[in-house]
Amino acid sequence: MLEVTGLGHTYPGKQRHVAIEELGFTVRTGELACIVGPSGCGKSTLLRLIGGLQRPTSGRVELHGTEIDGVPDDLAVVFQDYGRSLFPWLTVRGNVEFPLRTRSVNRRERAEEALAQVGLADAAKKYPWQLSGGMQQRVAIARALATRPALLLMDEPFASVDAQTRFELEDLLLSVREQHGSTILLVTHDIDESIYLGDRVLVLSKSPATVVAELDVPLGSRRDQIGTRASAEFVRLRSQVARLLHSPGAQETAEIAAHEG
Ligand SMILES: Nc1ncnc2c1ncn2[C@@H]1O[C@H](COP(=O)(O)OP(=O)(O)OP(=O)(O)O)[C@@H](O)[C@H]1O
Repeated sequence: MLEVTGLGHTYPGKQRHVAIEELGFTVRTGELACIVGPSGCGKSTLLRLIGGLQRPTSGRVELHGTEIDGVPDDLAVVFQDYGRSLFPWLTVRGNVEFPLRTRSVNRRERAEEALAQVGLADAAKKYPWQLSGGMQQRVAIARALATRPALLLMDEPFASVDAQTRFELEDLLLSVREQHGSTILLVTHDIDESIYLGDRVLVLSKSPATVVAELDVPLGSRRDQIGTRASAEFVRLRSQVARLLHSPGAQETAEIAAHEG
Protein backbone atom coordinates (compact mmCIF):
# COMPACT_ATOMS: atom_id res chain seq x y z
CA MET A 1 0.00 0.00 0.00
CA LEU A 2 2.78 2.41 0.94
CA GLU A 3 6.15 2.50 -0.76
CA VAL A 4 8.90 4.86 0.34
CA THR A 5 11.93 4.94 -1.96
CA GLY A 6 15.26 6.74 -1.61
CA LEU A 7 13.60 9.38 0.56
CA GLY A 8 15.64 12.39 1.65
CA HIS A 9 14.84 15.65 3.36
CA THR A 10 17.15 18.58 4.05
CA TYR A 11 15.91 21.62 5.97
CA PRO A 12 17.36 24.64 4.12
CA GLY A 13 18.79 27.91 5.40
CA LYS A 14 21.57 28.91 7.76
CA GLN A 15 20.74 25.99 10.05
CA ARG A 16 20.77 23.60 7.04
CA HIS A 17 20.08 20.13 8.39
CA VAL A 18 19.97 16.78 6.62
CA ALA A 19 17.09 15.13 8.52
CA ILE A 20 16.50 12.06 6.32
CA GLU A 21 18.75 10.32 3.83
CA GLU A 22 18.17 7.45 1.38
CA LEU A 23 15.33 6.02 3.44
CA GLY A 24 13.18 3.23 2.05
CA PHE A 25 10.56 0.72 3.20
CA THR A 26 7.12 -0.60 2.32
CA VAL A 27 3.93 -1.18 4.32
CA ARG A 28 1.50 -3.89 3.21
CA THR A 29 -2.31 -3.57 3.33
CA GLY A 30 -3.59 -4.55 6.79
CA GLU A 31 -0.16 -4.31 8.40
CA LEU A 32 0.68 -2.44 11.61
CA ALA A 33 4.26 -1.27 11.16
CA CYS A 34 6.09 0.57 13.93
CA ILE A 35 8.98 2.95 13.40
CA VAL A 36 11.33 3.32 16.35
CA GLY A 37 14.27 5.68 16.42
CA PRO A 38 16.38 7.85 18.70
CA SER A 39 15.10 11.24 19.80
CA GLY A 40 15.52 13.89 17.10
CA CYS A 41 16.45 11.40 14.37
CA GLY A 42 13.74 12.57 11.97
CA LYS A 43 10.65 10.48 12.82
CA SER A 44 8.17 13.36 12.69
CA THR A 45 9.75 14.70 9.51
CA LEU A 46 9.27 11.25 7.94
CA LEU A 47 5.59 11.15 8.90
CA ARG A 48 5.06 14.68 7.55
CA LEU A 49 6.60 13.61 4.23
CA ILE A 50 4.40 10.50 4.09
CA GLY A 51 1.30 12.51 5.04
CA GLY A 52 1.96 14.99 2.23
CA LEU A 53 2.39 17.87 4.72
CA GLN A 54 5.96 18.47 3.51
CA ARG A 55 7.68 17.77 0.17
CA PRO A 56 10.81 15.58 0.19
CA THR A 57 14.03 16.99 -1.26
CA SER A 58 14.74 13.60 -2.86
CA GLY A 59 13.07 10.24 -3.38
CA ARG A 60 9.38 9.42 -3.46
CA VAL A 61 6.42 8.29 -1.38
CA GLU A 62 3.74 6.26 -3.16
CA LEU A 63 0.32 5.37 -1.79
CA HIS A 64 -1.55 2.71 -3.82
CA GLY A 65 1.13 3.18 -6.52
CA THR A 66 0.53 6.95 -6.90
CA GLU A 67 3.11 9.50 -5.82
CA ILE A 68 1.96 11.67 -2.93
CA ASP A 69 2.06 15.40 -3.72
CA GLY A 70 -0.43 16.76 -1.18
CA VAL A 71 -2.46 15.39 1.70
CA PRO A 72 -4.21 12.24 0.34
CA ASP A 73 -7.98 11.97 0.97
CA ASP A 74 -7.74 8.47 2.37
CA LEU A 75 -5.03 9.13 4.93
CA ALA A 76 -5.50 10.24 8.55
CA VAL A 77 -2.96 11.33 11.14
CA VAL A 78 -3.07 11.11 14.95
CA PHE A 79 -0.54 13.39 16.66
CA GLN A 80 0.99 13.15 20.13
CA ASP A 81 -0.41 16.47 21.29
CA TYR A 82 -4.17 15.90 21.56
CA GLY A 83 -4.49 19.24 23.39
CA ARG A 84 -3.51 21.11 20.25
CA SER A 85 -5.10 18.82 17.69
CA LEU A 86 -8.70 18.97 18.99
CA PHE A 87 -10.83 22.12 18.59
CA PRO A 88 -11.81 23.30 22.09
CA TRP A 89 -14.86 25.22 20.80
CA LEU A 90 -16.41 22.11 19.23
CA THR A 91 -18.06 19.29 21.11
CA VAL A 92 -16.53 15.82 20.96
CA ARG A 93 -18.98 14.87 18.21
CA GLY A 94 -18.26 18.16 16.40
CA ASN A 95 -14.56 17.34 16.43
CA VAL A 96 -15.14 13.84 15.04
CA GLU A 97 -17.54 15.14 12.37
CA PHE A 98 -15.15 17.93 11.30
CA PRO A 99 -13.07 16.03 8.69
CA LEU A 100 -16.32 14.63 7.21
CA ARG A 101 -17.76 18.08 6.40
CA THR A 102 -16.83 17.85 2.71
CA ARG A 103 -17.96 14.25 2.28
CA SER A 104 -21.41 13.07 1.32
CA VAL A 105 -21.86 10.68 4.25
CA ASN A 106 -24.15 10.68 7.26
CA ARG A 107 -21.75 12.62 9.50
CA ARG A 108 -23.63 12.11 12.73
CA GLU A 109 -23.94 8.36 12.22
CA ARG A 110 -20.26 8.01 11.31
CA ALA A 111 -19.14 10.10 14.29
CA GLU A 112 -21.30 8.16 16.73
CA GLU A 113 -20.05 4.85 15.34
CA ALA A 114 -16.40 5.96 15.68
CA LEU A 115 -16.98 7.25 19.22
CA ALA A 116 -18.58 3.93 20.19
CA GLN A 117 -15.53 2.11 18.84
CA VAL A 118 -13.25 4.01 21.20
CA GLY A 119 -15.62 3.64 24.17
CA LEU A 120 -16.83 7.25 24.19
CA ALA A 121 -20.45 6.87 23.08
CA ASP A 122 -21.60 8.80 26.17
CA ALA A 123 -19.20 11.72 25.74
CA ALA A 124 -20.46 13.03 22.37
CA LYS A 125 -21.94 16.25 23.80
CA LYS A 126 -19.01 17.12 26.05
CA TYR A 127 -16.14 19.43 25.11
CA PRO A 128 -12.56 18.11 24.84
CA TRP A 129 -11.45 20.16 27.85
CA GLN A 130 -14.01 18.33 30.01
CA LEU A 131 -12.22 15.02 29.34
CA SER A 132 -9.05 13.38 30.69
CA GLY A 133 -5.93 13.26 28.50
CA GLY A 134 -6.52 9.61 27.62
CA MET A 135 -10.14 10.34 26.65
CA GLN A 136 -9.04 13.28 24.49
CA GLN A 137 -6.63 11.02 22.64
CA ARG A 138 -9.51 8.54 22.12
CA VAL A 139 -11.45 11.42 20.50
CA ALA A 140 -8.49 12.08 18.20
CA ILE A 141 -8.42 8.38 17.28
CA ALA A 142 -12.19 8.38 16.68
CA ARG A 143 -11.84 11.44 14.43
CA ALA A 144 -9.21 9.60 12.36
CA LEU A 145 -11.30 6.41 12.19
CA ALA A 146 -14.47 8.26 11.15
CA THR A 147 -12.88 9.07 7.79
CA ARG A 148 -12.22 5.32 7.25
CA PRO A 149 -8.65 5.98 6.12
CA ALA A 150 -6.77 3.51 3.93
CA LEU A 151 -3.67 4.43 5.94
CA LEU A 152 -3.54 5.69 9.51
CA LEU A 153 -0.35 7.53 10.53
CA MET A 154 0.32 7.90 14.25
CA ASP A 155 3.09 10.14 15.61
CA GLU A 156 3.96 9.15 19.20
CA PRO A 157 0.21 8.89 19.90
CA PHE A 158 0.48 7.64 23.48
CA ALA A 159 3.55 9.56 24.65
CA SER A 160 1.58 12.19 26.59
CA VAL A 161 -0.56 9.94 28.78
CA ASP A 162 0.26 8.04 31.98
CA ALA A 163 1.52 4.45 31.84
CA GLN A 164 -1.81 2.79 32.72
CA THR A 165 -3.73 4.83 30.11
CA ARG A 166 -1.01 4.11 27.61
CA PHE A 167 -1.55 0.36 28.00
CA GLU A 168 -5.32 0.83 27.60
CA LEU A 169 -4.89 2.92 24.45
CA GLU A 170 -2.41 0.41 22.99
CA ASP A 171 -4.99 -2.37 23.48
CA LEU A 172 -7.71 -0.15 22.05
CA LEU A 173 -5.60 0.34 18.93
CA LEU A 174 -5.07 -3.41 18.57
CA SER A 175 -8.79 -4.12 18.89
CA VAL A 176 -9.77 -1.34 16.43
CA ARG A 177 -7.18 -2.68 14.05
CA GLU A 178 -8.57 -6.22 14.37
CA GLN A 179 -12.16 -5.04 13.75
CA HIS A 180 -11.29 -2.93 10.69
CA GLY A 181 -8.17 -4.57 9.27
CA SER A 182 -6.69 -1.03 9.26
CA THR A 183 -3.25 -0.33 7.82
CA ILE A 184 -1.27 1.62 10.40
CA LEU A 185 2.18 3.22 10.50
CA LEU A 186 3.03 4.24 14.05
CA VAL A 187 6.09 6.18 15.16
CA THR A 188 7.38 5.81 18.71
CA HIS A 189 10.60 6.18 20.66
CA ASP A 190 9.44 3.41 23.03
CA ILE A 191 11.04 0.07 22.12
CA ASP A 192 8.54 -2.02 24.13
CA GLU A 193 5.59 -0.26 22.53
CA SER A 194 6.95 -0.82 19.02
CA ILE A 195 7.22 -4.58 19.66
CA TYR A 196 3.94 -4.92 21.57
CA LEU A 197 1.96 -3.24 18.77
CA GLY A 198 3.85 -4.05 15.61
CA ASP A 199 3.71 -6.82 13.04
CA ARG A 200 7.04 -5.37 12.00
CA VAL A 201 9.47 -2.91 13.57
CA LEU A 202 11.56 -0.56 11.44
CA VAL A 203 14.59 0.72 13.33
CA LEU A 204 15.93 4.13 12.33
CA SER A 205 19.48 5.40 12.73
CA LYS A 206 20.51 8.64 14.42
CA SER A 207 20.10 11.78 12.29
CA PRO A 208 20.08 11.73 9.29
CA ALA A 209 17.51 8.99 9.58
CA THR A 210 17.75 5.87 7.48
CA VAL A 211 16.34 2.37 8.07
CA VAL A 212 19.02 0.23 9.75
CA ALA A 213 16.90 -2.88 10.36
CA GLU A 214 13.44 -4.33 9.69
CA LEU A 215 12.38 -6.95 12.21
CA ASP A 216 9.34 -9.21 11.95
CA VAL A 217 7.44 -9.58 15.25
CA PRO A 218 6.24 -13.20 15.45
CA LEU A 219 4.02 -12.70 18.52
CA GLY A 220 0.68 -13.58 16.88
CA SER A 221 -2.38 -11.34 16.71
CA ARG A 222 -3.63 -11.93 20.28
CA ARG A 223 -1.42 -9.90 22.60
CA ASP A 224 -1.79 -9.03 26.24
CA GLN A 225 0.11 -6.53 28.30
CA ILE A 226 1.41 -9.00 30.86
CA GLY A 227 1.86 -12.32 29.05
CA THR A 228 3.19 -10.91 25.77
CA ARG A 229 5.68 -8.58 27.41
CA ALA A 230 7.00 -11.45 29.57
CA SER A 231 7.42 -13.89 26.65
CA ALA A 232 10.90 -15.02 25.60
CA GLU A 233 10.34 -13.76 22.04
CA PHE A 234 9.38 -10.28 23.29
CA VAL A 235 12.46 -10.09 25.52
CA ARG A 236 14.70 -11.26 22.66
CA LEU A 237 13.30 -8.63 20.29
CA ARG A 238 13.58 -5.90 22.91
CA SER A 239 17.31 -6.59 23.33
CA GLN A 240 17.80 -6.74 19.58
CA VAL A 241 16.12 -3.36 19.00
CA ALA A 242 17.92 -1.80 21.98
CA ARG A 243 21.29 -2.97 20.63
CA LEU A 244 20.47 -1.52 17.19
CA LEU A 245 19.45 1.79 18.71
CA HIS A 246 22.12 2.24 21.32
CA SER A 247 25.24 0.67 19.89
CA PRO A 248 26.71 2.48 16.87
CA GLY A 249 28.73 -0.66 16.06
CA ALA A 250 25.57 -2.73 15.82
CA GLN A 251 23.99 -0.09 13.59
CA GLU A 252 26.96 -0.22 11.24
CA THR A 253 26.75 -4.03 11.14
CA ALA A 254 23.04 -3.85 10.35
CA GLU A 255 23.67 -1.28 7.61
CA ILE A 256 26.38 -3.43 6.04
CA ALA A 257 24.13 -6.52 6.25
CA ALA A 258 21.26 -4.56 4.67
CA HIS A 259 23.47 -3.35 1.81
CA GLU A 260 24.93 -6.79 1.22
CA GLY A 261 21.75 -8.66 1.29
N1 LIG B 1 11.58 23.25 10.37
C1 LIG B 1 12.80 22.81 10.65
N2 LIG B 1 13.90 23.51 10.29
C2 LIG B 1 15.15 23.06 10.55
N3 LIG B 1 15.42 21.88 11.17
C3 LIG B 1 14.36 21.15 11.56
C4 LIG B 1 13.00 21.55 11.33
N4 LIG B 1 12.17 20.60 11.84
C5 LIG B 1 12.97 19.64 12.36
N5 LIG B 1 14.29 19.97 12.19
C6 LIG B 1 15.45 19.17 12.60
O1 LIG B 1 15.37 17.89 11.95
C7 LIG B 1 15.76 16.87 12.84
C8 LIG B 1 14.64 15.84 12.93
O2 LIG B 1 13.51 16.42 13.58
P1 LIG B 1 12.18 15.56 13.87
O3 LIG B 1 11.25 16.42 14.64
O4 LIG B 1 11.71 15.00 12.58
O5 LIG B 1 12.79 14.39 14.78
P2 LIG B 1 12.03 13.34 15.74
O6 LIG B 1 12.76 12.06 15.59
O7 LIG B 1 10.58 13.34 15.44
O8 LIG B 1 12.29 14.01 17.16
P3 LIG B 1 11.66 13.61 18.60
O9 LIG B 1 12.03 12.19 18.86
O10 LIG B 1 12.34 14.56 19.54
O11 LIG B 1 10.18 13.84 18.48
C9 LIG B 1 16.07 17.52 14.18
O12 LIG B 1 17.48 17.70 14.26
C10 LIG B 1 15.40 18.87 14.09
O13 LIG B 1 16.10 19.86 14.81
